[in-house]
Amino acid sequence: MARYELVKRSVALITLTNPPVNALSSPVRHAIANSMERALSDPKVRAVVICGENGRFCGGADIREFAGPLRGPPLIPVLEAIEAGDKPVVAAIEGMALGGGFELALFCHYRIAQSKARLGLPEVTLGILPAAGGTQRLPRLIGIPAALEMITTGRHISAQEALKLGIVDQVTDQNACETALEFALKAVGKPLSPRRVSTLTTPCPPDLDALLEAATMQVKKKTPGVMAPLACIQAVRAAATMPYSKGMKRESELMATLFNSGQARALQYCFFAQRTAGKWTLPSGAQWNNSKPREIRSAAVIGLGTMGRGIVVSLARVGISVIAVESEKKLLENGRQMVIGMLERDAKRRGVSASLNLLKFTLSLQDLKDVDLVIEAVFEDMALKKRVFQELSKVCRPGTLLCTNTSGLDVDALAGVTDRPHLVAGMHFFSPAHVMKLLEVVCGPRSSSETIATAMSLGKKMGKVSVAVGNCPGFVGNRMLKPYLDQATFLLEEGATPEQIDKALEDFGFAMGVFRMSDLAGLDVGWRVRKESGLTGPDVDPKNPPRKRQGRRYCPIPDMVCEQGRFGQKTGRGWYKYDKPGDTNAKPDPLIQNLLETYRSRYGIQPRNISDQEIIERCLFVLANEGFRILEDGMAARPEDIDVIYLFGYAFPRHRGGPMFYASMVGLERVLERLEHYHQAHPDVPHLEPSALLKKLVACGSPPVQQWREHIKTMRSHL
Ligand SMILES: CCCCCCCCCCCCC/C=C/C(=O)SCCNC(=O)CCNC(=O)[C@H](O)C(C)(C)COP(=O)(O)OP(=O)(O)OC[C@H]1O[C@@H](n2cnc3c(N)ncnc32)[C@H](O)[C@@H]1OP(=O)(O)O
Repeated sequence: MARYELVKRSVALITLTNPPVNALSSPVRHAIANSMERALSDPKVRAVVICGENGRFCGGADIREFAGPLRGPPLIPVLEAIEAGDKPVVAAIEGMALGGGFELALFCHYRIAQSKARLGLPEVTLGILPAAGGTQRLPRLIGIPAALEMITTGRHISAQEALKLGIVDQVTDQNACETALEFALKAVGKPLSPRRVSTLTTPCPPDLDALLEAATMQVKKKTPGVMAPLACIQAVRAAATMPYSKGMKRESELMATLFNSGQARALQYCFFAQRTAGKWTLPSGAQWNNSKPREIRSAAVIGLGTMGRGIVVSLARVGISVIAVESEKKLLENGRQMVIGMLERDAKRRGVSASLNLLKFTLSLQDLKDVDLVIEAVFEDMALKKRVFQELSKVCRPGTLLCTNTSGLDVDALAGVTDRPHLVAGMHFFSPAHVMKLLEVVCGPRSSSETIATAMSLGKKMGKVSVAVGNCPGFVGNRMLKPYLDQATFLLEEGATPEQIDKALEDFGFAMGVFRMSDLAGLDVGWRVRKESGLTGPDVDPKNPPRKRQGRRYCPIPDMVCEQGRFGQKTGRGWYKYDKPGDTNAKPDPLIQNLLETYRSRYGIQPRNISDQEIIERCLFVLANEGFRILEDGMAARPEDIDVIYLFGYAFPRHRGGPMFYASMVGLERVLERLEHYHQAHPDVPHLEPSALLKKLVACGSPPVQQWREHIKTMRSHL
């Protein structure tokens, strides 16, 4: 786990060898301790260099070890032996020095970084803090404000920034290890005391309290209810106000409060879930590591509405040439201007030049005959999409992949009108497509493994988190959204207000409650979908009871809101009122209150007090229940996939882990019991009926979420 060599006859080179990121697992900690002991006791050794194999210094503590009992030598004493030694130790940082890896470097007397290396303390994103001295040593080295920013955000910085801040002593374009070996020899004989960070005094700003208070306010606003950033601030305060040894004690006390918390478990689960989602698998046995994606050099996007424009930008900024197609000259010109503006702003922000030369705009599908892949992003209308796919099938060369950005229509029905159903898949982007990280890759029954591999890999290239899902109405994300939205409106009928429901969800951790979010997204879209599916509007049979559709409970309040022209922020009125159209400051609207009161009295509904707990349970347990059904139906392969979709596509609070992880944290037995209770109270809401998988998992003793797939295996996968 670490290689020890004597080089240049007098330098001990310790190379961490724990691929892929040289994490500080128990054997690595052992090996570092042994190697340091050997180096310090060997009279031939005059200096030490520590580096990592395969151009990666160290990705930090082994996060997988956090889930079990702590074994092996504790990290801090291992690192303290490095600093205390009487021979200069140089960290040679290539690739990355993150978390415990960065802290390892901070215990060395000198640090040399390769110019492409990244450094940072991302522990806060895992619900913990840099507890191997990071919170005490970084402030001593670079001062409180800069250390506070790095520690509370977990931001990775470049080698150049690290040099500027005084974290590293030298940046090199050459091999960092070679440079460090030379550097180490020159350091021999120089006094080591000033190089021991633990002996430095933290430069303390006069306005320390105000600074820490401002940081506290900032993290409370940005990540309400999240514990780790607040603990980080307290630890940094200790670095400013306590001697080093006391500060270290405070750091470990604060770590103890976080280490076994539900938030830490959730955030660490999210880290691995995101990586698990990339490992897709199809019933044919094809999967991420045995299917070769095609290289996509050119693409076309059909439709330059909001989604189409975002997709064009996402493709062009990673170097793919794009032909953008519209049906009318005016729409094309409008789309062209908007895309160019978006690309220019994006390039300016990233300090690069806009790749406008990759773009071509056209009114003719004939221009698409040679592209590698097409993404259709026209209006959400099956007949229109079918016409487009038929035409593409005629125009594009036989190998071109044909993808649709539909948010829920049948991908296989589109495949069926083409001459190449195996080359058809869904690529469901989320709005705005150039910003949102999620991509649902929809696998139709006839999509080939190469098609899925290509869509997944293209998503990754565009910086998206791609998740493979099955082909069912709404796929995974939007399918789950429906019962969640239904519960929110049923709660309105029963006596809650939009403000109360939003507040309960925001206190839970959502940045915006369901009604504020709906106002932002626009209420007319859902209204149109409900009209088209015959749930509201003139097609509804007048003999239908007003609050029932297809034998199920139906809440017409959202339709009534839309009938008043209240479409959300864009019209200045929706579930809330706004000072003017486009304004974002939502204010409770007495007119909505009146509407609810009139509605309830018309249908003889006696409003009741509804607790926040009921709001959370009904909205979130029903969401997870639909997730269980999706797993049962084989439309998602694993609970991690569902959670990743909700984290990246629907802003589910990360410190809660996602709807499936949250259900497991609450306890599946409790979720089952509450769903049974609510279903009994509302038998006309089938979504509240506990799913078979939930019952099966409870019967199996409620295994942790990572083990659910064992119980799903027997069910049929449709991916
Ligand atoms: C009462 C109790 C008291 C408790 C007291 C507790 C005491 C404990 C003291 C310990 C103090 C330690 C303090 C230090 C803490 C840490 O260091 S936490 C870890 C901090 N590091 C990170 O957060 C880095 C995480 N990794 C990454 O960001 C990226 O992986 C990367 C390093 C930037 C590389 O990215 P990329 O090249 O894109 O590869 P990936 O696909 O992301 O990863 C490849 C595989 O490696 C796995 N992996 C990565 N990092 C780690 C890690 N730190 N530990 C374990 N595994 C890691 C990743 O999962 C991938 O695996 P596979 O999916 O299996 O391929």
